[in-house]
Amino acid sequence: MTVTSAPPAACGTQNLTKVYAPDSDRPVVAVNDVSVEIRPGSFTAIMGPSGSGKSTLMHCMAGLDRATSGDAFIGSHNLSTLPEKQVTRVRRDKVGFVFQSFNLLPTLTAAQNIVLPLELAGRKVDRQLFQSITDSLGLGERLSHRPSQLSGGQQQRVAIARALVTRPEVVFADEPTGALDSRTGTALLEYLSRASREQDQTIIMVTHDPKAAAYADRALVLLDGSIVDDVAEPTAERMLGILGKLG
Ligand SMILES: Nc1ncnc2c1ncn2[C@@H]1O[C@H](COP(=O)(O)OP(=O)(O)OP(=O)(O)O)[C@@H](O)[C@H]1O
Repeated sequence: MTVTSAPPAACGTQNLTKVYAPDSDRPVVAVNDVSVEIRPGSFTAIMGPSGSGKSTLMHCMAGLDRATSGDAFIGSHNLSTLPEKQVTRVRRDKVGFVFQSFNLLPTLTAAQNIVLPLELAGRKVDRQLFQSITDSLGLGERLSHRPSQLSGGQQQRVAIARALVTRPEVVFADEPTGALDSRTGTALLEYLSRASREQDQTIIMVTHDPKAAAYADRALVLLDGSIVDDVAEPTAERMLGILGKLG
């Protein structure tokens, strides 16, 4: 008899709790005893009302913030017990971030900014991937411009391309379409969805937008720091209904 076990999770948490200002007279329990496994190659949306703990959970899962108690995993690495230096290494080797801050280098062109992480790591640029990402994000015409010659939305797209060009195993995206026009936002969501299906990248995205969540194959709903719903194949209507009931 062959016993097949589930493949190890790409990342996840076990009884993770994050308390801000724990020693004050007003501690804030931002994430409350969350245990979740994220399957490799899946695309997960994290939704919930403002202040429900979405960003905090994602930051702890990504190793950008430490849990107060419990564990956060990237693959087999337990970020809660690893020394900071090794957490940084796991992040660098396995994780990509699509956040709203750009941090582009002003003296480099858009193209040079995008490939910088690869050059710093001494890795080759995959020209086909570079082309596919920059085409998806509509950056083709802008690649030789410096950040100061780009609009805010274009700068954000350059930062997104930079996060994806290393083809990270796990991509964390915090409201990635927030500052994009709807056409570019849709192109980015389609790219992320394809990256999970075709390249086995694991995508975790915080979003307020039920239409964006519909690109994911799973949606976790947070309320007061706890997961209150776990929806397979979310649709915009379903998510709107669930969020509506939460107020
Ligand atoms: N650095 C901090 N110090 C103290 N409290 C914090 C800190 N960061 C977040 N919080 C609190 O933790 C709770 C969860 O915040 P978090 O930003 O994770 O929520 P969110 O669901 O991402 O919210 P939003 O949708 O508004 O971005 C909130 O009550 C927030 O006020």
